[in-house]
Amino acid sequence: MLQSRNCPAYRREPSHRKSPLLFLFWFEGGPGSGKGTQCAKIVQHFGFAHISTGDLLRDESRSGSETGNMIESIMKEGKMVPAEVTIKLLQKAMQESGNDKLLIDGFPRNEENRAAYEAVIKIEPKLVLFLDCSEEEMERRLLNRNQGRLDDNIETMRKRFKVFKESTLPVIEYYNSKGKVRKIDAGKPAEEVFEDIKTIFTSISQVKHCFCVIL
Ligand SMILES: Nc1ncnc2c1ncn2[C@@H]1O[C@H](COP(=O)(O)OP(=O)(O)OP(=O)(O)O)[C@@H](O)[C@H]1O
Ligand SMILES: Nc1ccn([C@@H]2O[C@H](COP(=O)(O)O)[C@@H](O)[C@H]2O)c(=O)n1
Ligand SMILES: [Mg+2]
Repeated sequence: MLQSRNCPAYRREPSHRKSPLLFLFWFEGGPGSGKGTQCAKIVQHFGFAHISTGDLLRDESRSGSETGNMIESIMKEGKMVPAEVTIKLLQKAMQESGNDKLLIDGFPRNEENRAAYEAVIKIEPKLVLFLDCSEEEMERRLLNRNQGRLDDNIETMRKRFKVFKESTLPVIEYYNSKGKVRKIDAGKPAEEVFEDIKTIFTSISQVKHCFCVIL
């Protein structure tokens, strides 16, 4: 039954994808909670493709286009880029990924993101992984990140924390009410956090041998 043409996942696929999606996971968590760090480990260990909406927006902002300049000034302010811009970049990256297991990092970050995703992409995530970390720890991590990001300064950081609490947490709560969220204690050392993630991923990947598709 695996990958049958009658599977709902085939019917809901974006038309340009080369392969049907088996697993679509979303990664949420406050700024500095360790989303990028853990996604890199999952890619290595479980062969997922990692799509970071923040990275897609940063790439676009470097293009020097009018949209790129607009993105840069919004990011500097720690605000959210309009969903119509982000969704286009995300849809393209998903279509081009060529992987049937996708990890989407930092999306949807607010209600507008979620509505755009449901209108345009329409593929339900199997799981939403929420990295839960205290603000003090996230602040400490961001101040030590040293990757030259425009938004790694105390003023922007505090604005991002506010956006996270006011706009992202309600979206996580929405998916929690649908039974999709797995909350992970992200305040521990990265290797320990990954051990908890491995437990979740291992139990999910065993399921694929029993069911057609889990989207
Ligand atoms: N569990 C951890 N313990 C200590 N430091 C960590 C941990 N996880 C990540 N870090 C460090 O914290 C910083 C932020 O991590 P990372 O970039 O993965 O966070 P993020 O959630 O992707 O943040 P953002 O939303 O800003 O992109 C990095 O310097 C990273 O090395
Ligand atoms: N869905 C999103 C994701 C990100 N942004 C903007 O990018 C900034 C950095 O995002 P990270 O995921 O790398 O933390 C974020 O503060 C937003 O300005 C967005 O608008 N929409
Ligand atoms: Mg990140």
